[in-house]
Amino acid sequence: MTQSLFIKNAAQLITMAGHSNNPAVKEAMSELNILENGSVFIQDGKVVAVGSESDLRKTYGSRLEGTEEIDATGKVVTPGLIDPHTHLVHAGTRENEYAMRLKGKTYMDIMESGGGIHATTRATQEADEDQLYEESSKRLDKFFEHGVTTVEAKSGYGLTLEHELKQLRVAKRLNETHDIDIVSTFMGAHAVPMDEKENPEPFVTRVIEEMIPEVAKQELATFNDVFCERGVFTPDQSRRILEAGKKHGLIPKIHADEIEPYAGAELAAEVGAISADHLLRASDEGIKAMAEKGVVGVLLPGTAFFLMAEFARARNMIDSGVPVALSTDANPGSSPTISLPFIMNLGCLMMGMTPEEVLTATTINAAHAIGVAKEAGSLEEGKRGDVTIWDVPNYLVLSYQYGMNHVDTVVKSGKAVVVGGQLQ
Ligand SMILES: N=CN[C@@H](CCC(=O)O)C(=O)O
Ligand SMILES: [Zn+2]
Repeated sequence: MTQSLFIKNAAQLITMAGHSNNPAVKEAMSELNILENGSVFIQDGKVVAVGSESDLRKTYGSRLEGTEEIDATGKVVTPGLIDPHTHLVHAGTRENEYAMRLKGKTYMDIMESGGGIHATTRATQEADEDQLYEESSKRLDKFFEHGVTTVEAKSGYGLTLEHELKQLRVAKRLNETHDIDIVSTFMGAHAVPMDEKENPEPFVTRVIEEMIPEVAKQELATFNDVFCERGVFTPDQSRRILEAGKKHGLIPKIHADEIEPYAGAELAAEVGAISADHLLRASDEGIKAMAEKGVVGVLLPGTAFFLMAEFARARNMIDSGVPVALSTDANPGSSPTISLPFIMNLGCLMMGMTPEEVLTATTINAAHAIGVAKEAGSLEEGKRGDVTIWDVPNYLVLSYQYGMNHVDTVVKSGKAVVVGGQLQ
């Protein structure tokens, strides 16, 4: 039996239509393509059409009979948000390090002395798949409650073949069992194991010769990511790791220029990465190179906020033609949040983005950052019926009121998974 849903009377129906082939850049990042008093008709999990209620009833008459309806009077309807950079699958929390940072220790100091990513790696290595599954599944529920219908999820807290595969298998199982969609990234090169810090080359070789081929063979990831940062992986090591991934069909992504300028943005352009992420300290040349190659800049202002660091130069990037996306960077160390709406607030208040740009950056451009723009990120015929209904009278309120959750209803592939703010 066909399952259909008709969402009607939206004060503003933000479709984000027109950017499925290429991400929106410059002024196009402000084109939301809004229908006032709009409706959307979803059948069998896919968008059939958007338009006025009368037009849709005229066109689809009998197909709309018996259809479940949601009245969005006085509310804003958007595509389900997309979070293109998370460290979803991990064990434990690191509030002790937060307390240390508040007393003056830096993120890198903590990592170099065996905490940080190493602390979460130890906890994740010790956890079994069921524990990781349970912890991560709860996080996915919270993503739903905050209007997110697709997330990217990285490995990188395993650092051995066995434990990296374990994290990726958990992401796969979550994708199969949880209603949310997950796109997986292998990130074996997230940190050099503590006992190999003085001589990282054997670890780099294991990532290249052992982990990448096995992850690709088991089809556990779409992307290959590396933390290119002074004291972690050099640009040369990062290049070798990303090129090795390409040979096995894994598309490059990169954690670039987060703490120090390190030519990460330049490297992203050179290797043809789909995205370069963080970019707090990206150079002018790196930004220019990314714009020329169409590399999506995934900005993570929650990380700058939480690490009390300088924010990425979003305004400069957008004006230079970089397609910009926004993400939570959800992880236990540098950004312990799943609230993409709060990230929208930060995008406006701390990085000079406009309310229109932050919506583009969390929908269609985020979809491009993880290669799903043909299926998600806008409300257009044939795309997934992923919709978020916000209890606000117009979209400006979304990035104006902060620290509040305005989600009313979330529809995932045509099914209501959050109703009245409550997970179903
Ligand atoms: N910078 C590297 N990786 C993560 C942080 C991971 C952690 O601290 O556990 C990030 O994107 O911020
Ligand atoms: Zn990250």
